[in-house]
Amino acid sequence: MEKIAQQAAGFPKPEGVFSYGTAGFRTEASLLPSTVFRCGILIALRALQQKAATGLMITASHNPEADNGVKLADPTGGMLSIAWEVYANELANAETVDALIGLVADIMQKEEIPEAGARSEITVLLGRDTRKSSAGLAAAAIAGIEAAGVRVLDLGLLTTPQLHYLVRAYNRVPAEAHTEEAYFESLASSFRVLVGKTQGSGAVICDAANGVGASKMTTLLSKLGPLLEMEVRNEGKGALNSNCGADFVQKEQKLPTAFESPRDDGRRCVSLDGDADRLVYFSCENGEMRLFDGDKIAVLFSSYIGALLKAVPKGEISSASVGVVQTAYANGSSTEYIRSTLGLQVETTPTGVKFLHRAAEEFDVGIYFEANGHGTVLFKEEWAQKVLAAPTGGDAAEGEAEVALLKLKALIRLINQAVGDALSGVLLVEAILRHNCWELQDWDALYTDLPSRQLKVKVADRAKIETMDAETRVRHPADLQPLIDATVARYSQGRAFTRPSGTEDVVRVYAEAATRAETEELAVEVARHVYDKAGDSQEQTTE
Ligand SMILES: CC(=O)N[C@H]1[C@@H](OP(=O)(O)O)O[C@H](CO)[C@@H](O)[C@@H]1O
Ligand SMILES: [Mg+2]
Repeated sequence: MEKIAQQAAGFPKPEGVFSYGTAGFRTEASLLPSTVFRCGILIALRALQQKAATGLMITASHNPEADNGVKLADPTGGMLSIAWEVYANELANAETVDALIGLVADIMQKEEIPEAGARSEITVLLGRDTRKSSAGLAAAAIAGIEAAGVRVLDLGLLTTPQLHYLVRAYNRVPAEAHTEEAYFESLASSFRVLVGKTQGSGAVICDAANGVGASKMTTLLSKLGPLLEMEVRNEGKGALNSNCGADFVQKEQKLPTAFESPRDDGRRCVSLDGDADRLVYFSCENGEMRLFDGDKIAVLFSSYIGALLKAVPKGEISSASVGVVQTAYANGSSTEYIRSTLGLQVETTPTGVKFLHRAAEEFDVGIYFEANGHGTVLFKEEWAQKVLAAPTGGDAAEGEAEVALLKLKALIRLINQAVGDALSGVLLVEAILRHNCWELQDWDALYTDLPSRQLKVKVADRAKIETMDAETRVRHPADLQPLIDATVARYSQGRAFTRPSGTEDVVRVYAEAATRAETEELAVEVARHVYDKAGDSQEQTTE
């Protein structure tokens, strides 16, 4: 405690309230040293309580360069347990050193963390992105972790999913290699198995958002050699996330900087976000952009895995329960395709990866994606072990069933099961397109998105709107949902919902319908109802 008190004096809390958002703290970098120091303490306490390694990542993902943030990883490699988010908020907002010490003591008592003991054997893995402010904030994190008496393994520059992957590997029993080298090796060797002797169809162009994904993708490519042809643009010379990156491409539906029509027309392109935990594919034809978002990626992964499961011999492996998890923002056509054509179960959860991840864990094979491109595939441990133990002819495997089994084994090693990972995601998309001998048009032809529209409504207090049924219906104000229902009923294939954002001070409205014109009209009508029932004197804005 003495050490914490001493160190804390060097990281005074600035004015203002810090809040743990959908994925940790994120704000202007100069405001963050105290928060990051305290997150260091917290994630060290979590490691002590769990008697296992945890992780801390310095990044603000797709936010502008001047921002920064911190993401926290549990021993499983997943995000910090929701129950501990309360502690994170409390620590970040303690106004004085005394208040901070009091809170730390409370947490230790509640979570039964002994004051003394073999602390130095417990480790926190630390990673950071390429922002100028990241190295300084990593130093603040180290001070916090060490003040709590826990060892730091500083891994330097990493993508967020690499850090989560390494935490998971560190804690596996028996322990798996937890070096960056081992991560690349696992991705590269499994990709090699998946593509086999198939031929690629031209180079893919990667928009690396001028972020940490650029150098990591380049390293990965060096391991793959001629196996994957890729040109990396926005590789770090320009401003991070500025008119580029997966968030920009998905939200603005515009070509990122360094991509041009007609020069790049018809090319297969992929965009990563600033910390490489999201990906979307896109292409440009005659000045019109085609987006392959998280929904399209989920459908591609689901159909491929479904086909592999059909190809393996009937038994415990083939009878895996397979489910796809989406949020209400998933395009209705994707949901319909997964249910009706692929015959898979679809679950809808509230927005936020932590909810999707938890729901996906219920299946032997759980595929989850947010429309914005964040997602992955989870394999239940017992099922994965059966696959890995199943005998095959190794490299000499022949016959459809054996090859399918080999590919399932490779999938388990290719896919980052801790969190969504753009690097592993790109490899899987490329492998599937190649396996199917598909161009982007073939992928696009699986189903046609319903036109959709998102609007933002600014109200005085967005917390006035409460939702239910995975955010698809409004509970409060009570007279709002009947109005939305009546409006939606007038539109063919209409669907609309509203919910307060967890990351911005707005209420979001989502609408889809059979035609573009109807969709626009439906979105505006619903936004008007929201404004009438929950808005105050403030203006309504749209995006
Ligand atoms: C509609 C939308 O894109 N919502 C995003 C956004 O959450 P909101 O709570 O909608 O602001 O940020 C989250 C964190 O990045 C992401 O998980 C989520 O998908
Ligand atoms: Mg991100």
